[in-house]
Amino acid sequence: MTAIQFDSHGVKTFIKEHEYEELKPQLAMAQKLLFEKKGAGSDYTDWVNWASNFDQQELQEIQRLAKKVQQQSKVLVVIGIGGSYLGAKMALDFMKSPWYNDLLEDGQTKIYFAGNNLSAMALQQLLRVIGDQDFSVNVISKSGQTTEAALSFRFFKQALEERYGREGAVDRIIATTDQKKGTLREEADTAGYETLVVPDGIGGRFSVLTAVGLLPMAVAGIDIEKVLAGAAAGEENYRSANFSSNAALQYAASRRILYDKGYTTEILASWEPSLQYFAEWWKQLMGESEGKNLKGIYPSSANYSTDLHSFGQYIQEGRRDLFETVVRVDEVASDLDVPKTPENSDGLAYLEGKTLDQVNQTAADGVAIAHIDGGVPNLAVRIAKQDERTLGELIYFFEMSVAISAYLFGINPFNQPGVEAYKTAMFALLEKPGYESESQLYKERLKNI
Ligand SMILES: O=P(O)(O)OC[C@H]1O[C@](O)(CO)[C@@H](O)[C@@H]1O
Repeated sequence: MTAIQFDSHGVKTFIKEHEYEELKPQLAMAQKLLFEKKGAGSDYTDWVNWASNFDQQELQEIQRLAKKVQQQSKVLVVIGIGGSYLGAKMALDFMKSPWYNDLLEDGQTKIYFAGNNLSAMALQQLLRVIGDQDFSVNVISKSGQTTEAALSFRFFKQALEERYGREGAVDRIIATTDQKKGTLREEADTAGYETLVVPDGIGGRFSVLTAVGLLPMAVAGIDIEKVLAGAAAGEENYRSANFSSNAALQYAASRRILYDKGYTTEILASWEPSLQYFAEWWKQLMGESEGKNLKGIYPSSANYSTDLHSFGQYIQEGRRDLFETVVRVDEVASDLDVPKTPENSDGLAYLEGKTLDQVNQTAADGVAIAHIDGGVPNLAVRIAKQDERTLGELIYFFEMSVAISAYLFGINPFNQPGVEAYKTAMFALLEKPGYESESQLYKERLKNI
């Protein structure tokens, strides 16, 4: 049973059947490399069977800590950047709501995200939002030394210590980090924080189904066992199935063929605001995995229908190097009938008798046709509903697709050497110890840009 239907009807006029045929041997090879752990970066492929082998003790520990946070605090601040926050945020929105914090039932814990920027304003505003509510902190960093997260943690630690004293603060901190190494691990061990582990064999952007994403999800009351079961089902569906019954391979193949025809930007679009962060998570997954060696599809996103009224014009008539992958949700959790009015002063009587979701779905169908006619290939990933199982499988689907896709490009999907460039420049300009020789150089450069 699969929770995902991959629909390539919208690329029929752009991709010929024989083009899929020709790619099949390479796809099969990439699939073999990934699952036999023989491809580039294979040390970072533990995610492929992570959910199906999930350690029960780890699960209990995550649940114990989630309960502790729920009992202790009205607010959990999740500090992390990139893969150390996007997965949790996307899961929260997908399973609960972008307005999760405003829709809580009595006694539930609010969740805010910090450490994903360096903005003084954002940090001060969040501290004001927390106000005098009891709070706990989950600081997440695989490397343990990412500046944004580490610096933010310093501020929240100070706020905790001012409120609860040193010991009280320690009792409200959970550090999710490497098992053995890194600054955060050392600090956690010395101070005595509760800790959870980011496994060695899973990179940040593939870590949503480790403690990184699972603890915040559990605090929000999401059934993490069901999410894991969904990912395990994904493994079963895509691991060894051949092309004709393997949606992940079909998606990877479609993207690659389109790329070779000049469609070098992919828009991940959805019609549900609760999927906006799904696209943010996906952008990191795709961009950091594939964008190397001057290759790769540029990942972008659109939220419909709002973006049709902003850059929809570009999608329809701008440069023809775009294709779209639309995540379509077939059944919304609850629908609304369009209200009936006797006077029809707004001219919307033609929508009476329909539900709001029917209007949404029809708009999605119409936009697909318009975009295809405008020269934008249109792929769809259809899910029946937004539940835990589907979320787990969707995560697996995109993770596997991008790994296959990168192998087709001859790229290591699991490293991110390019992100070091900005860090070197920033550290040199901030005069971080160890960057003395670059410091002067970058300061000179700054004068000339
Ligand atoms: O968990 P960490 O080590 O703080 O890293 C956060 C993010 O930063 C990156 O390492 C890029 O610098 C991402 O790959 C990662 O998801």
